[in-house]
Amino acid sequence: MSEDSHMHCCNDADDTDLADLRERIAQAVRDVKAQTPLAQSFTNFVTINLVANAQLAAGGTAAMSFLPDDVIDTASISGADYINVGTLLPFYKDALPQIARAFHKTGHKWVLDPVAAGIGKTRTEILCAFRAVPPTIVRGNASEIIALATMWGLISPDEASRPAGVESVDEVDAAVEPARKLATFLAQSAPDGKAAVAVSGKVDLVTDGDQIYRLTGGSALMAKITGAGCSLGGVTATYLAVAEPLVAALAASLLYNRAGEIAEAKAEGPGSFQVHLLDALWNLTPEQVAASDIR
Ligand SMILES: Nc1ncnc2c1ncn2[C@@H]1O[C@H](COP(=O)(O)OP(=O)(O)O)[C@@H](O)[C@H]1O
Ligand SMILES: Cc1ncsc1CCOP(=O)(O)O
Ligand SMILES: [Mg+2]
Repeated sequence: MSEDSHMHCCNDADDTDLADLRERIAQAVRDVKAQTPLAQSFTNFVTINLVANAQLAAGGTAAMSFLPDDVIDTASISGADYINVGTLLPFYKDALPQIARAFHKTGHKWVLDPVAAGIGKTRTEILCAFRAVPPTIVRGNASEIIALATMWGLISPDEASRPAGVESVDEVDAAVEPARKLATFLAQSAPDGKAAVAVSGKVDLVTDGDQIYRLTGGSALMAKITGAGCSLGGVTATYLAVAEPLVAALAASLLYNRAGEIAEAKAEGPGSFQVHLLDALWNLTPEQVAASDIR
């Protein structure tokens, strides 16, 4: 086979895979709009309202809770859960590992947003406890993904950077290997062997441990409102309620990028940007989301 025909062959296979992936992304967006799935959240106090509103705008429903018995009971009617460690209270140190153990026992799917990973003894203890009972998807910025992969012993500390609060100090490309290793680790623990990691930034990266996808677009204004990342995590859980992890992570990240672009074109600043972002999450069609640039 000539080099040219070989390349042509591979491109055909890639095109078929990508077309199939786009159809599954469109179906996830459609299913959320049709089924209004509940994704329950245990999330920070700063952005809790935006998380719920974004889940509703994407077509799902929201329920926020913090008490282990309530969270565990509600999980039986929730398609997937979302845990975000942005703000902490003393009781979380026991409550969050207890909740994660219950999810693990029943095979309940959940998304972790390791906000500010690497900062503070309590947050580190909680995140380390999740290693034995891991989530289905981890979604965070590059610094958080690198910090989590380091504390779980998946990359060596010299590959890591310093923790940076809730904002990233790392480029998404610095998180490629940490994200891939994290996704492989999550998949090994998943009942069906399926998991994903989503790294957000100027360009987003999504991986199932095997394939790596880069998603362009969005808006710099997303970093000028609080909760773009948290609400993306919540919407990822909404999609996880109806789709497999890779498809859920891709669908949510693509929806956010397209919504960010539409909101930026209409906004006069961060305040109106947030309003337009919610409207765009609501108005985008499955076909628009699935037609996005995927590399
Ligand atoms: N500079 C940027 N340009 C375009 N989109 C961005 C930019 N920064 C963040 N985003 C988008 O904002 C959303 C939240 O990402 P990010 O700000 O990295 O999360 P976090 O708030 O957790 O740090 C994602 O959809 C991401 O693609
Ligand atoms: C400001 C802040 N402080 C603790 S949690 C939080 C929100 C972080 O939101 P995001 O990660 O979506 O920017
Ligand atoms: Mg964040």
